[in-house]
Amino acid sequence: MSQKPILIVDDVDTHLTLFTATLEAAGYTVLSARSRAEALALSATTAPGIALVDLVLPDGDGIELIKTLKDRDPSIKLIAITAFASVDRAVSAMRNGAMDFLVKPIEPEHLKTTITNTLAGRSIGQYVQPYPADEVETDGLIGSSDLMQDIYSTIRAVAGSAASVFITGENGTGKVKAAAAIHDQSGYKDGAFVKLDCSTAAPNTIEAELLGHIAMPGAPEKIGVAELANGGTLLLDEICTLSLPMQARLLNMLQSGVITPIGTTSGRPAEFRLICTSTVDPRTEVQAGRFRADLFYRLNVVPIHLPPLRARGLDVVEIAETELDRLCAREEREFRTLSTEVKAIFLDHAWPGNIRELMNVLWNVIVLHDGPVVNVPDLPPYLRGAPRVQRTPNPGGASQAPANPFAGKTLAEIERNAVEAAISHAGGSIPTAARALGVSPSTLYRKLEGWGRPARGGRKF
Ligand SMILES: Nc1ncnc2c1ncn2[C@@H]1O[C@H](COP(=O)(O)OP(=O)(O)OP(=O)(O)O)[C@@H](O)[C@H]1O
Repeated sequence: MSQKPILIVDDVDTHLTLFTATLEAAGYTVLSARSRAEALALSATTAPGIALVDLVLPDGDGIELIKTLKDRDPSIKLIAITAFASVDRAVSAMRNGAMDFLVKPIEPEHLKTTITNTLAGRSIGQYVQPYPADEVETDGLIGSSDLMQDIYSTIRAVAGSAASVFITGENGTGKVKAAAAIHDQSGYKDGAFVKLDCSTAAPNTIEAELLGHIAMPGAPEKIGVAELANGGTLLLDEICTLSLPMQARLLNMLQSGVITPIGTTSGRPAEFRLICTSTVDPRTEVQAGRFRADLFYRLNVVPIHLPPLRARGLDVVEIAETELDRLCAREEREFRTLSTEVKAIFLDHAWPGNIRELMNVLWNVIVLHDGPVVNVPDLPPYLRGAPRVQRTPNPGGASQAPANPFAGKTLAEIERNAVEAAISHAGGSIPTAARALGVSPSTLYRKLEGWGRPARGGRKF
């Protein structure tokens, strides 16, 4: 339970009375304000932990108030209150610092659940993640390699159209960042950029997450991400993890051009650009019968494949140096550059986690060490400790043959060890492991099945 009071800002007396009574009965201390001015004065003296802000106030804009309260106290948790007709404003409120929003009329139970979730740090952002403004520019995609120049051209070309885009690539290659760049350069940029992670949304709620539902006993009306994205971009992240029945529903929505929330037959026009991402190869999923071919061809109007970091040449150093500057500015640290040895290690490393792995390494370095140069001992042990090929004779002159790692093993055991090591190195991704081993994913699936290991859906295991 919050130690700090909850501030409710709404100019309608009946709302204030109902919300205050509900929350006080649940044990919270509640303050109320009927205007922007009153809210600013109260928050200056009482430091509320949560503020519920109606977006329409008699003396100003609720979004402005949300922004001001967040600027004044970054720890405050904000919830926007809105009428159904202004869902786009709720999304805008979330971009300005709100964690969640409530649509009127608000059921007391729903109000209490939202407060509990907000205090626990759970927000609608678990499913709906408006992208921070500074992350959505193509400029934010660093890397001058030829491979990336081609990607930038495709992004620019597709941004000017309404075509669906299917972005593939290993984990951490920047699929979501590329999607955000397309949104930011497109005619949809004034609408919301809304992401639904199909791999983490619960199977029994994903349809409601996508399409929404009408008010039902015990559950207030829910607005689906498809509707939140209207006028903007809907990103379906890891779409290949959708079940076949959900694929059918999505196809139905795309074919009809209508979003029909659960519990009603009347729909609303769907007006958004759709971008999908997948870490696994969608064509393999289609061939295996796990992904509908008709849906795939509808989504795959413009395919973009993001190459792994290890294939981007000097991009790894360019990204590392740029990110080092950015992280140091943010964390007030003093690193200026990477030593030559560190650059060599970065160029040599396979980066199975791609740019996300690189970011984690830099983060680790700047938090634990002091600058101005990143040296080999500053790197995490798995990077600096990797046994390097000895290129010069050792000083003692004695030959030190490395221990034979294959001693005593059959060819079949060696093969199995190599496959398992590659899958583990690829973070569980079979297509990535297959690429590293130079075989097709179906070869790996067959081998795994032969060894009695689950290879469900080509997904991580
Ligand atoms: N070209 C790039 N330049 C700079 N930063 C990048 C680039 N590409 C990605 N990033 C950063 O790398 C991280 C991972 O990117 P992102 O989440 O877009 O990858 P992803 O492919 O969607 O990952 P996953 O499949 O694991 O969800 C993010 O912090 C992102 O900002």
